[in-house]
Amino acid sequence: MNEERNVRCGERERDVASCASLAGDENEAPSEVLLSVFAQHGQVGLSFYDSKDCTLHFMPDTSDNRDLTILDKVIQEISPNVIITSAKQERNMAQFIKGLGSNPNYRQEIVVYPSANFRVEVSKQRLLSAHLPFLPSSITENEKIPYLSSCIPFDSVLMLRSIGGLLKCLDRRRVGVELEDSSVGVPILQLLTYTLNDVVYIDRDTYSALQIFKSELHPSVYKFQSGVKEGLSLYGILNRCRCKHGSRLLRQWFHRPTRDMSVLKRRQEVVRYFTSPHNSDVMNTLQNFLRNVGNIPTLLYKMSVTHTKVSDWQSLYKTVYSAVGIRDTVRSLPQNIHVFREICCDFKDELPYIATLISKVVDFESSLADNCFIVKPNVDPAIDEKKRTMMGLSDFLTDVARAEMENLDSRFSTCSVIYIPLIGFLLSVPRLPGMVDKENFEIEGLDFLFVSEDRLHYRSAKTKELDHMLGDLHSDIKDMERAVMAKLQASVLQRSSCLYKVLSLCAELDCLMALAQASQNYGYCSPTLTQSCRLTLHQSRHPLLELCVPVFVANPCITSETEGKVKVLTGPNSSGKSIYLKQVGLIVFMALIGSDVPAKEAEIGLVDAIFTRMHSRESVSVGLSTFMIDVNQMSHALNNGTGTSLVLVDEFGKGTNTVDGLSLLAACLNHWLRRSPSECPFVFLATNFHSVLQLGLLPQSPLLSLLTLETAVDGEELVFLYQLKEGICQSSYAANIATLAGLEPALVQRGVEVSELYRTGKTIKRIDQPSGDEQINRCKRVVQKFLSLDLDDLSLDLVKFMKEELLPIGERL
Ligand SMILES: Nc1ncnc2c1ncn2[C@@H]1O[C@H](COP(=O)(O)OP(=O)(O)OP(=O)(O)O)[C@@H](O)[C@H]1O
Repeated sequence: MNEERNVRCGERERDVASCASLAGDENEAPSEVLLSVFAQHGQVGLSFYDSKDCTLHFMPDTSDNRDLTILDKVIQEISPNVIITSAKQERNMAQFIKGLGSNPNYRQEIVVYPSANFRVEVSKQRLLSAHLPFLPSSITENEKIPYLSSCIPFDSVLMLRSIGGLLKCLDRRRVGVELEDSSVGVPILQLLTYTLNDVVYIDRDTYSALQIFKSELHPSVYKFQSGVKEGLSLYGILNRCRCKHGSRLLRQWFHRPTRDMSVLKRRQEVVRYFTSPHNSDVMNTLQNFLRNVGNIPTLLYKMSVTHTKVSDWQSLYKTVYSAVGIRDTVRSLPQNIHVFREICCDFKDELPYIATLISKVVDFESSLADNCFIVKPNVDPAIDEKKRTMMGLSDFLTDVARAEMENLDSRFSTCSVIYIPLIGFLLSVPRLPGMVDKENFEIEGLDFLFVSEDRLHYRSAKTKELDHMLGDLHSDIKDMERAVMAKLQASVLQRSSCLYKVLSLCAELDCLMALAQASQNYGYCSPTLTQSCRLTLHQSRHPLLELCVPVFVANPCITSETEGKVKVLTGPNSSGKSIYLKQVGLIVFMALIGSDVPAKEAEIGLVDAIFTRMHSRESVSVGLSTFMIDVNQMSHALNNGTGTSLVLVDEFGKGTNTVDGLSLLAACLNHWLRRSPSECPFVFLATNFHSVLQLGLLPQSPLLSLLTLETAVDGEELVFLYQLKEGICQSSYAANIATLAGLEPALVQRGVEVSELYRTGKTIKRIDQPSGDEQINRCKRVVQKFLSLDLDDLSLDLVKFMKEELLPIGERL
């Protein structure tokens, strides 16, 4: 019986994606993320393995709600290829997994193992027998559990049980070591805690509506497989990272905006330091070092499965050397800045030690020339001795050849003795003119081996003796050099925690300098962050649109804890309502990742979630109607939005009958406005339903603030000023906008007429039916036709008369 049950979704896409990742960087192992989950009694524990850096991440048991939103957030963030779970599940977990399987937006393979694989003792046993190269070499079997329990909280039982399933799957699939010998286990190079504490909730729709990420297919046909590139997006404009891990960490920050003030302050202080023009030189120096920081996880992975190439040693050497350079540069920077202090402390003397060790042991010049690992002299006396013998071999062999010549067939005037690695010593003589067939090659006392380039090669008694004495010289040297490399690898692997620390601090520094550089280039300001419910922006801008238009009109935003928390924005189409909403959302988001923001001044309260009801997702992909998606998004905001959430609503209700849409919109706004100020979220709502205000459907409340965007009419033309002001938009200016958009004037005119008649309650006459006068004229013409008929005429064809003369008139009646 197959105990692994699979639900495969999106197989083809995943294959393409894995090919793409292979094509993208041949140095990198194909990346796979396997997530194992175990949920029970409202708690969820999970662990996942990322083959990119051979890291096992674990999330200590955490309370989750019935919909498992935390689990959903984790899946959204880490995008696992495989989800592993137990066959014995609580109902909500089973439903969640079932939902994943049937949702075309999720592309994971779901693997279900029998529950025995998730037992605590089984998990511990699997951990003990896992391939953990970072463990100190001196550790005994009995010491392993106490050691591991200091890295992993064993009291998080669900998490521990999830590890059992995860290790089982890793072992079965031999992730990352598929092509290795079965004795090589899947390496786990580090254990890391994964937390979602203080993470601000932002769903996928919001990321896409605010254009935080935007992937586009690369237009080049040559990039068919790996051709996904970042389009115009917030991530795209802020990512100025110099090393790959910097970009990755920045992406992670984007996925995990935080309310943790200490984390944000730590980032802000570094960004502020580097935005100062006095510090641009030091920033350049550090960025140059960062360019050389290589892919440490891949290097360590290769070392753990013994695959290191000369270029890998070079890359590691450069990385360590640059890390030492970064530490030395940072030493002269203010040590009251947390990150600088940490770099100075954590870039330990182990780094220069590793650099020295590599430079002392690896002979880069010869290694590159021979494309194999060559050890420098004075590392191992035995290797030096063998190499010396090898060097002296040519003189020695000349002497041997001379001696061999004396015993050789007199037809030969020359001979030589050569050494071919793996074959051994051979006597080589020129091929004589008479030597055509194999039989002619035979010489007494010699064993013929092969002919090459008109020379014949033999084994003689002497060469056999030499083989016996010196024959394994070359392979001996290679074996000994490989042993030195293995020692060097082990020594580096034991310092892997230091190297990971270097990687993480370098990536952090890289991200912060990237944010500082963007701030300098685009003229951002450092926001004042506060825990209170306040949002004050002066001259704020949309970070993406301001790069695309010649003049961007900056606007304010003022909201206090008790006033103006619900802002209703009306304005003609294209007056800038959506842009303003997104601008507020993006600025708040930027503050939550520690970035500076596009404004002159900003005070931003740390929100706990950003909800949006903006453009609709592709209804085909989720199997819901557009209106249904709109209502879903709105209900999500209504049910989950707290007093510190930000809710952005653009044109809610327009997907259904106008009156019903308007009523729903008014009901939602009333729902928020009825809440106490501390429970009412920050709502920014743009609508074209002007009647919601004109008909007085909303209550009087200090929480409500009405805003519009200024426009001016210049003759027939409508001019957009994009300036925010208090008030209500009185006209939609739909006719002017339609003319601007190039609609036929006659159509626009008719639209204006109908709109006027509707507004004033008059009858709207159809123009696709003839007027009364016209109808009377037609009737007259029919009568005339009948009167002109001569019914006595025998040649009269009444059918033809009806068809050709009468009916065409009648049809138009
Ligand atoms: N503050 C601004 N400064 C300069 N140009 C702006 C500004 N705001 C908006 N625009 C321009 O106006 C265009 C339309 O803006 P937007 O989509 O926000 O209008 P809207 O009022 O939401 O329209 P609709 O109601 O039709 O959705 C933008 O694409 C941009 O070119």
